[in-house]
Amino acid sequence: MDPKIEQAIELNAEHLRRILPLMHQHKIPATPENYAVWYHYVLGDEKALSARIDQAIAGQIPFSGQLNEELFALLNSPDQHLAMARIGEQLQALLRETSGAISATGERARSYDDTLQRLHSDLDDSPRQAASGMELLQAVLHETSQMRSSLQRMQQDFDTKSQEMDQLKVELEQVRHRATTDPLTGLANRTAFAERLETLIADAARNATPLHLLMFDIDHFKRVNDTHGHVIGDKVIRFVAKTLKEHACDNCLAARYGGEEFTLLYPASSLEEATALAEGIRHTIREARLVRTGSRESIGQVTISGGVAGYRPDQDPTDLIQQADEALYAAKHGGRDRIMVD
Ligand SMILES: Nc1nc2c(ncn2[C@@H]2O[C@H](COP(=O)(O)OP(=O)(O)OP(=O)(O)O)[C@@H](O)[C@H]2O)c(=O)[nH]1
Repeated sequence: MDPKIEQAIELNAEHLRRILPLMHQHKIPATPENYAVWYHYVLGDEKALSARIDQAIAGQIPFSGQLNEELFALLNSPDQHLAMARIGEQLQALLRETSGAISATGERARSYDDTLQRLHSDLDDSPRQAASGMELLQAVLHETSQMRSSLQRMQQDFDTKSQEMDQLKVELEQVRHRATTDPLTGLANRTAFAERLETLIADAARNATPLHLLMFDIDHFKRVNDTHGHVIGDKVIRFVAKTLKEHACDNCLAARYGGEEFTLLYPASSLEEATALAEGIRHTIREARLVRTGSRESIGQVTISGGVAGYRPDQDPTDLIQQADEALYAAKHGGRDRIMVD
């Protein structure tokens, strides 16, 4: 089979294996909205949604149209989820059609095989009564040509579907990119950060490897906005983001956590390495001389404060974030423009 189709089937089967039985069990109509809801239930990345579904299942509350709508409204950004679900649905439809084509061709191949078997046993059983050599040849040729056109149709079908799937994959990638990227800075957004944090904590727990979380906040940022306006404020945010990106190692994840708050996940690092990285970022930012484009008027010195926290066994993501946040708070209260370690 075309490897692209094979890959798509695997990808889809992974989700379907878990989502569809659940939706079937709870008699959920297979609409894109419901598909999106149960997709996130299976992923477990929407806490409020999961809690509401678990509550309904425990209380044996039927999943009425109203409840399904309520669940969909609990999704963080329904539009994007909907787009994703629609693409998923189209992908499924394609796969259904493709597997239909495969079984149709399979049937054809079986019938070809049966005919050959029959002709063969005719010859074996009663050679004299068997069809003449010419009739036999014609029958085999007929079956072969039928088989060939069937295979050609299937090939064309696969080619078309493969192109459609390529297009869907591109669209899915665009939706995924929008859903996980902060538009102002191009850094990972908070959702992407939360997902990676969960994965990295699971890795660190399983392999007993270190993981550090660095949290930064621009100092007196309100003043920058008040003095220079929000457009310049945005530029400063972008500058800090760029500095984070430039300092981050290949397996680090830099994210915009909130307005002027940033995080950096640094797996397999020692506390010294994590602290050195945080200090390097702080130093680069404080040393930069930011000016307004055009007038070249100075924006003044920009500084950041940072907190570094190391993962401790049995911590969950919230614990590690809180630990880094406390270190950041200590840095702010210690006078800003500094890194504190918790
Ligand atoms: N330009 C711009 N400003 C933002 C954005 N998001 C948040 N802010 C501003 O960031 C400022 C944050 O201010 P505060 O939380 O009071 O903190 P601060 O002035 O940085 O002071 P400290 O953190 O205590 O050093 C607020 O004025 C927000 O309006 C954004 O995307 N762009």
